[in-house]
Amino acid sequence: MSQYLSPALHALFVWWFSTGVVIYLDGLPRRTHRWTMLGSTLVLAFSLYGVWYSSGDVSVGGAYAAFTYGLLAWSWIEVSFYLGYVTGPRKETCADGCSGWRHFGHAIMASLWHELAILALAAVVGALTWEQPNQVGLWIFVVLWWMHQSAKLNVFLGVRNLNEEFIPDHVAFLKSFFTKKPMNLLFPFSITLSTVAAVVVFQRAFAVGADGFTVTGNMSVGAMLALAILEHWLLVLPIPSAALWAWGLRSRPAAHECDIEIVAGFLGAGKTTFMRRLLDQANPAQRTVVLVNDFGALGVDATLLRGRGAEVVELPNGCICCSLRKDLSAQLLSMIARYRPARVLIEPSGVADLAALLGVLHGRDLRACVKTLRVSTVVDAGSFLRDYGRMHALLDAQVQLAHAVVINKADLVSAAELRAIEHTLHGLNPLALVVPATYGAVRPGALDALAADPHRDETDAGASEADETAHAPHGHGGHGRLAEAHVHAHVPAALGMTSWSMVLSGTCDPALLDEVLEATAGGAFGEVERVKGIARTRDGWIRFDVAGGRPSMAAFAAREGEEARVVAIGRRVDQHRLQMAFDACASETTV
Ligand SMILES: Nc1nc2c(ncn2[C@@H]2O[C@H](COP(=O)(O)OP(=O)(O)OP(=O)(O)O)[C@@H](O)[C@H]2O)c(=O)[nH]1
Repeated sequence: MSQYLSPALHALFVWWFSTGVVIYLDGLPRRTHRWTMLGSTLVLAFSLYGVWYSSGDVSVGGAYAAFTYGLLAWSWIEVSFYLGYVTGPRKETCADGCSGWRHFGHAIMASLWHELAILALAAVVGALTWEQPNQVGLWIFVVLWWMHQSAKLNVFLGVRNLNEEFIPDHVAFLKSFFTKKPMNLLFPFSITLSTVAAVVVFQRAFAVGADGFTVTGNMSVGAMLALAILEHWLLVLPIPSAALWAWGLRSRPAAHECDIEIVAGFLGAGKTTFMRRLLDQANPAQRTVVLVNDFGALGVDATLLRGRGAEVVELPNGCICCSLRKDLSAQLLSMIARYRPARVLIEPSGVADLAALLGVLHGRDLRACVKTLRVSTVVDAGSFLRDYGRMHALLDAQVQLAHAVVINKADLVSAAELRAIEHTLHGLNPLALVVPATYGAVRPGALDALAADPHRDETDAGASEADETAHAPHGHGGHGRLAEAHVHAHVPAALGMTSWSMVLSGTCDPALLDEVLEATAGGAFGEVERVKGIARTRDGWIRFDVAGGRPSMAAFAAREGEEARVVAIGRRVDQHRLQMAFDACASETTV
């Protein structure tokens, strides 16, 4: 009996131990990876020699040796892939909307070099064992390749357990090719085919008259197939398989925690202005990263926030949530891994789905990185009462999800109007701190109470599946206000608005520009909610805006190589006429 059991136990141990070692080495600091890769390549050379050396040995020891060498050769494939050295030409996440053959094509490009390396190595192992009596090394390589392909396809098509905890941060982009669902149509075929193959191999081991080599070789290969089938089952059964390699995961550094502050608010309310204040008051010793997401192809906010001691990371075009959700989670993770910030300030676009953004931050991938979470919503005092009537769903969500509401542009309203706005906001969110501000400046110490309130509980509690369910009505545990607001908070993406942008060539005449801005605010080019831009004039750079229905211009300190540009956001915007109007502002062309 032991002649059958020993090879199976040997296969079990080598499979479990080598998998754990690869996971452990992956989790070590990045600086160790090149040494791991070098060591693994030396092991590969040694194991290829071993495969060749044992290929003529048909003793029981020869079968064990060939099996072990074949598996060691395969481990180079795993190490080089998960360390990120041999993956593919595409090293970025796939956007959420990408699907079908296009998505499949991206998945192939993400691991093309890896697949070609497997084929090349299989050819080398095949050549080394060509016409030799001991082919166990080749067989084990082929079995691992087959099961690896099958597992990859199944994870791509959809399984319950994606085992994402094993994917190191440096290849986190691979997660965008994983699909979570209970089962896929390929799975039964994979299992059936592999099980038939395992039965055939075991039959050869148990055949009457089989010698020691045949028994050991076939039991080893059969056991490896059986283990790979078990791994397949673990993809769909509700069993936490990660526990098997908990020791391997110990090398992973604890998630880097940071304080996250979201500055929300409608288009032009004064978010960027408020963020500039926050940055000016920030502790310079505290590394801060600012994440902006303009609703427009040519962003302006990042330009306005640079040069204030923080790293500014710009998410291109679009609403920060919905269309970018999976992408956003991966982008935030890689940003945190890259900068290891103490504080992250996020300015979503004025029409972003704030609830979905919170869903991403509460999600499994990011939860551990969120030390404290604060949402400050900025409202435009000059237009709030008018805006509330026509967009109450969006403003309700922004106010109800906030810990603090900043009534900005207090200079534009009377004391009575300010009180009416305050009253409305208290009614919408009785727990929020409501503070008036002018140009983002609140009275000293007004927000200090919030800084000490990490809302840790609400970040943790009941949020485990938030990322999967952020689009369905649901409540987060913990803080009642957020929990309740979240149920109603989702608003139609972008409220039917579109954005238009253009690069402004030449030097701009401020008088002509002022006329265009006045006309835009007056509705001459459609329902334009927001215009923002920077332009070069004869006397220097200016930034210009239409926000809350009011045009404005101010001096702007441009950086070297800055590009003059304008963005307009609204509904039924007459882009053609708007372009002509901005073109006409050019007083002369640059030399
Ligand atoms: N009168 C007045 N204008 C302000 C105040 N705060 C900001 N502004 C102006 O309002 C306009 C919009 O300000 P931003 O800070 O860019 O607004 P935003 O919310 O970041 O805009 P988007 O990112 O486009 O949504 C700019 O022209 C600011 O100078 C204020 O307190 N009073």
